[in-house]
Amino acid sequence: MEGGGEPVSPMASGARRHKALASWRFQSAFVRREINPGTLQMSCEAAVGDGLLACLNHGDSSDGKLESPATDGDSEVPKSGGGCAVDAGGCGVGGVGSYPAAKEGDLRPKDCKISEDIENNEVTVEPHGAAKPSDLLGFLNNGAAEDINSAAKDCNSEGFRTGEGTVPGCRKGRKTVVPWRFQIGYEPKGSQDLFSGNRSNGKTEHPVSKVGDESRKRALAVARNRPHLRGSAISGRPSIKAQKGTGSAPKKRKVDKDGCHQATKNNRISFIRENVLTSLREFRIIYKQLLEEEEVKWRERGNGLRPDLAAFNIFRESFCGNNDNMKYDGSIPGVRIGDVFNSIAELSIVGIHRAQSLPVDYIEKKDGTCLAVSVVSYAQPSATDSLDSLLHVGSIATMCDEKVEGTDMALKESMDTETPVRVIHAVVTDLGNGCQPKQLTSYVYGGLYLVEKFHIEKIKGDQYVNTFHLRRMADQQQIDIQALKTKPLESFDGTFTRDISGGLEKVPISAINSISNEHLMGFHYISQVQYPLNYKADPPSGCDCIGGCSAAQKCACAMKNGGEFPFNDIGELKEEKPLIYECGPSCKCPPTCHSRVSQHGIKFRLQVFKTKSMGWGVRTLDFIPSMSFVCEYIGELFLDEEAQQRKNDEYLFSIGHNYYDVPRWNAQIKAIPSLQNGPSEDDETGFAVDALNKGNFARFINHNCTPNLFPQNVLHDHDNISMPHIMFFALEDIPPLKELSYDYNYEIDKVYDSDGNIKMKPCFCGSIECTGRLY
Ligand SMILES: C[S@@+](CC[C@H](N)C(=O)[O-])C[C@H]1O[C@@H](n2cnc3c(N)ncnc32)[C@H](O)[C@@H]1O
Repeated sequence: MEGGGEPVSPMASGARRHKALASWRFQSAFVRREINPGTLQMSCEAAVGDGLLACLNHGDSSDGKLESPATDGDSEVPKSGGGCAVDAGGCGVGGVGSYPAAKEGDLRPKDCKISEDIENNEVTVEPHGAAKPSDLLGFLNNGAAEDINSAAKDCNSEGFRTGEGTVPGCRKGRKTVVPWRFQIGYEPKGSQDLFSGNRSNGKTEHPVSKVGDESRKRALAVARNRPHLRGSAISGRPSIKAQKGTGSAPKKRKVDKDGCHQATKNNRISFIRENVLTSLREFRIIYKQLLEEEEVKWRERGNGLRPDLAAFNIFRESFCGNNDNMKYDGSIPGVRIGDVFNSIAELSIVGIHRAQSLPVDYIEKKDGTCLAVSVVSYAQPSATDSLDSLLHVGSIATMCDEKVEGTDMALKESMDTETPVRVIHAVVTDLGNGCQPKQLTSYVYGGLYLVEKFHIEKIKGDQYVNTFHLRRMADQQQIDIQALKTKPLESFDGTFTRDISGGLEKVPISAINSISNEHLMGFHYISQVQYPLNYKADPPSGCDCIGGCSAAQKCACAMKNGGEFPFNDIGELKEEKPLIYECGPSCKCPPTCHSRVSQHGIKFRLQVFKTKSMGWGVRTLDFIPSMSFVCEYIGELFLDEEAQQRKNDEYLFSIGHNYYDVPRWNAQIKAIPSLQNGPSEDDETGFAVDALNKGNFARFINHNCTPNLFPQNVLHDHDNISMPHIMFFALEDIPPLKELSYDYNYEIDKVYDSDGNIKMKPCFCGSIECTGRLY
C-alpha cells in the first residue's frame, strides 16, 4: 500500500519525547541489546537542516516519536527545534489530545454479527451471534491467515479458537465491529460539502488544520480527479479508463449494468477492503498535493505546515463520520497482514494505530484503566531473525519498584487480560546513492501478538527499564519484511543476465529465470523510439526560462500544459492528464529543470524475470513511490494500417488516440491549447509502437486487472500530438520485487485474427479483480 519514496522520516525532527520514556524499541528473538536513549533522540533542528523532505515526509521519527496531528491541530512546523511535542502515551501519563478515548463499550456492541450483502452493497450489523471476519468477503480471499488476523475469529463467549484450542484473549462479549469508514454504504460526513471544507453536521471534533481554503480545495479536487481512485463500494466500481494498450482493438472492458465486473462479483471481492484502499488513496493524494505546496513555502520562508499532519486533518474533516473516534482491539477488517503504509498518519487513516499514540496505542476501559491495542516496532531484524517474538522496551525508572504507568501499564493490562495487540513493523530502507544518504520508512502490518511477559531490568547505574516480551499468535500469515528492502542484484538464483540493454539504459536491466533454463528470446534492444525513415519531426517550441522554469505564467511550456507544471519538485507527476509537455531541446532552461522528468530515462533498478504463467515479466528491485516515472514503451513507430498487417500483434501499443476518450479529462482538455479544437481528421491517421523486433524491456511488462502503472502521453522532443511518447508512471507505491503491470485495456470479444474470428486469451494476472480474460 499502498505516498512515499522520500528520505528520512519526518518525525525524526518533529519529536519531543516524554521525559519518563526510554527510547523504546522492539528487539527480535529476545536478543537483548544495549539501550541508549540518547542515540535515538533527534532535535527538530537537526532534521530541518535537510529541508522539508528530510524533516517531514513520512510522519514518523526514527525514535518513534510523533508530534500529535490532532492534539492541537497545529501542523505548523517551525524551522528551529522549539515546539516539537510528543505525547508518548497518554493513559495516566498525559492527555492524548483531541481524540477522546473510546470506551470499551464503544468497540463491542453486544452480540453483534457482521454480514456483508453484496447485492445491496451493504454491511449490516445485526444483533445475535458473534462477529466472524471469515464471513467477510475480504477475509475469504486472504485465506486462513487472514482469519486469525481478526481477533473476532470464531469468537464465542469463552474465547476464540485456534487449531490448538481456545485462545483466552477473546473475552466474553468481545466482538469486532467494522470500522465506520469501511462499512458498505458508509456516507462520508460532509462529502456533499467536500469542496467548502465545512462539515455538514457541524460536529467537528478535530481542530481545523491551518491549511488555507485554496489549498484544501485544490487537494480535494485533485483527490477526486485522480485516475486510480476507483469507485468505492458505495458507487460501484467503474474500471479505470486506461490508455489504449497493446493489441488492435483496445477499448473499455466489459462491465455489467451496475458498473461492476461480473467476474469481480463472482470473486466475492471485499468491499470493506476496497474502502480501506480507497481511503488510503484519497489521503495520499491530499498529502502529495500539500507536500508540493509546502515545499515552496519551506524554500521561501524556512517554515511551513507539515503536509502529513495537514493532510490528515483535511482527510478527517472531509471524510470522517460520527464513529470516527472509535478504536478497536484485535484486527481491523480490510487491513491485511503484510499491508504497507507510508506514514503513521496512514496507520491512523485505516484505523490500526492512532497517529499520536506512539509507540503504543490503547483503549480506555470504563474503570479508567487502559488496554494496549497496537504497537509500532522499530526493530530492524536481519533476514535470519524471527518476527515471532519481540521485545518492547518501555519506560526508564530510577527505582526497581517504581510504579508502572502510562503505556507500560496499558501493555501490562493487555498481558493480564491476554488481549491481542496489533504489531506494526517500521521498516527503514536505505535509498541513498553514496553521496546523499536517504532513508525511507515504511510501516508493515505484522499481525496480532500477545504480551507474554513483563519484567524490570537494570540497565546501568541506578536505572531500570520495563521490558515486555511479545509473541506472535499462531496460524497467521508470515511476512517477509526483508522483501520490502531494496534487493541486491547478487541475491537472485537462476539464469542471470546482468544487463540486457547492453549499457543503453542508465541503470542496468538484469534478466533472471529461476524456474527454467529458457533464455530471453532474441530482439534488438533500443532505448529510443524509432520513427519511420521518411518522418521528420517538427522541432518543438520552447520556453525562455534561462535559470530554470519557476513561474508557470512566464513559462511557455507550462502554458502548453494549461498554465501549470506537470511535476512536483521531486519529479512526481501531479496528476494524470490527457497530454503533458516536458521542456525540450528548444527550451532555455537547464537539463535539471523540474519540467524534464521522463526524458531522462529510468532511475529505478528493474529486472526482467520469468513468471509462472505469463511468460516473461518485469519487476522492480527498488521501491518506487507513487506517481514516479518508471519507463517508456519503446519500439518502432508504424502507421496504424502497417501495424495491423503485422503477423504478431502481441507487442503493439496503439498511440495518440485517447485524448478525448476519458470523460474526466474534459476540463483539462479545455485548458491544454493543443487539444482545445477537439479531434481533427488527422487523428484518423494513427500510429502504433511495435516492440516485437526492436524495443526496450517495457515490452515485457504484463497486463494486470489491478495494475500498478499507467501510461501517460508525453511530448518533449517534438510537438506532434499524434505520436506522443508512452511514459509509464507508478499508480501507487510499488515495493521491491513487485511485478510491474498496466491495464492492456482490450475490449473483450473485439480482438480478431486475420480471418476475422474473435480471439480469446485467458488472463492470469491473479488479481482479485481479474476479469478472467485478457481479450
Ligand atoms: C507485451 S507481451 C508481455 C511480455 C510477455 N509476457 C513475454 O513473455 O514476452 C504481451 C503478452 O504477454 C502475455 N500476457 C501478458 N499479460 C498477461 C496476462 N495477464 N495473462 C496472460 N497472459 C499475459 C500474453 O501472451 C500477451 O499477449
